[in-house]
Amino acid sequence: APLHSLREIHSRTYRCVKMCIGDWMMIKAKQKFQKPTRKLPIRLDGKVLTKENIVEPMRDIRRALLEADVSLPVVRRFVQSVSEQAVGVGLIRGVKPDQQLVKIVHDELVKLMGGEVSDLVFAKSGPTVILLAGLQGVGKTTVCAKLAFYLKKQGKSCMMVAGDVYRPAAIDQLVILGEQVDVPVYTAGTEVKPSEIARQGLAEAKKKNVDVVIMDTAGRLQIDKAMMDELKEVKRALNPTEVLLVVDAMTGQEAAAGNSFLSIFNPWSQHSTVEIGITGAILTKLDGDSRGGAALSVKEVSGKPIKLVGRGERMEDLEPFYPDRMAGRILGMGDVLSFVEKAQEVMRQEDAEDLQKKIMSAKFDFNDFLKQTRAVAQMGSMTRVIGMIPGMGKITPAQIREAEKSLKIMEAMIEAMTPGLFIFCCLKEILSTKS
Ligand SMILES: Nc1nc2c(ncn2[C@@H]2O[C@H](COP(=O)(O)OP(=O)(O)OP(=O)(O)O)[C@@H](O)[C@H]2O)c(=O)[nH]1
Repeated sequence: APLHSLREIHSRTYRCVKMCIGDWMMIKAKQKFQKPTRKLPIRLDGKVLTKENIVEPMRDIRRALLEADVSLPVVRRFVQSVSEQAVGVGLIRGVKPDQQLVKIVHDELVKLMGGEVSDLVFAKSGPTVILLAGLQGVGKTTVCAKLAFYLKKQGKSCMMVAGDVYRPAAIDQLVILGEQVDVPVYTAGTEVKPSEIARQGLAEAKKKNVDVVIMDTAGRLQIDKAMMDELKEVKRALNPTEVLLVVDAMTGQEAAAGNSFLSIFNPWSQHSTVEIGITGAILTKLDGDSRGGAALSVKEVSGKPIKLVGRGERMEDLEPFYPDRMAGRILGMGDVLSFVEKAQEVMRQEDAEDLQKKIMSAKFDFNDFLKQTRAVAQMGSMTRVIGMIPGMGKITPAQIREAEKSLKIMEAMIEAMTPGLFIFCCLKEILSTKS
C-alpha cells in the first residue's frame, strides 16, 4: 500500500484508539481513586503473624472472651482454631501484631455467629407457627408478646397461645401483655395438656385467618425428660415453622454447660439424643451488664442462628441480631478494631493513588499502545469494550466495524515496523498535520 494511505489509516486509528483507551483508563483510575475497591490488595509490612508473636495478644483475647461470659470450652476451641488460622497472615503496614490479631478474631467471631442477619422464616401457606422454648425465667413470656408486637409492626396479624400450665401467673402475664400490644391470646386454663392447648389454639388461629401464631411454653429450672417429651408433643401438634430457643444473655458461662437447655445440642450431653429441632434462638436481657458471650456459645454449641435479641423489658425492645455488632461487644476492643479498619482503608487508598500516578506518568509509546490494544481485545469484542465506556453510546456499529478493521491493520503495521521506520512515520504524520 502507498505510504500516504497507510499513514492516514495509522494516524486516524491511533488518535481514535488512544483517545478511547486514554479516556477509559482515566475514568477507571478516577473511580478507583474516589472509591477504593475491596479488590485492591492491602499493602503488607513484609512481616507475618507467627506462633510466637500471637501468644501474648491471644492471651488478652482469651481473657476478653471469658470476661464477656463466653463459656470456657467454647473459648478454648475458638482460640485454638483462630491461632492456627492467624499464623502466616501478613501484617498490614503500620499495624501491630496484636492489633491485627484483634481484627482477625473479630472477623472470625462475626463469621461464627452467622455473618449476616438471619431472618425469621414464614410459612408459604396457612399460619406461620412459632414455638418458644427455654428455661424458667429467661424471658419467654415477655418475648412472646414482644415478638407479636414486632411482627404486628411488620403488618402481620398475630395470636399468642398460653401454654405454660405450670405457672398460672404466666397465663395472666401473657393476657395482660396481649392487651398491652393489642394482640389476642388463646388460653385454656391450667387443667388442659399443653399439646391440647396448642391444637385448640392453632385451630382458633386458622378460623380467624391469623398470619402468625406464637406459642409460649413452660420453663423448668433445668431440662428433664418430662419437659422434653412435653415439648415434642407440642411440636407434633403444631408442626411449627420456627422453634426458637429463648436464652438469657446473662447466663453465658452456663449456656453450654451440662444442665442447660443448650446442652441438648451438645454431643457430650446426656440429652444429646433428644431432638426437638430448634431452628434458631432469641437472646434476652442484652441490656444488662453482660457483654453477650452467650451469643457465641449458642451458635457454637447449637449451630443454629440467633435471630432476635431482647434489649429491655418494654414491648418495643426486640430487634434483629447483628453478628458484627455482637462481635464488637463481646471483644470490647472497639478502638483497636476501628484503627485497623482505618489502616486498611489508608493502605487501599495509597494503592489506588499509586495506580493513578503510574497511569498519569506512563510514557505511552507504540509498544504500550500495542500492549493496551491487545489487553483491550482480550476483554471481548470492540462493541462490548466500547459499551463499557461512558458516553460512547452514539458510536454506530458500522463505525465500530471500521475501527476493528483499522486496529488489525495497525497491529500488523507496528509489528512489521523497524524503530527507524516507526520514527519516520511519526515525523511524517507530525509534519503533515502542521502543514
Ligand atoms: N432487662 C430485661 N429484662 C427482661 C428482658 N426480657 C425479659 N425480662 C424480664 O425477665 C423476667 C422474666 O421474664 P418472663 O417473661 O416472665 O420469663 P419466662 O421465661 O416466661 O419465665 P417462666 O414463665 O418462669 O419460664 C421478667 O421480669 C421480665 O420483665 C430483657 O430483654 N431485658
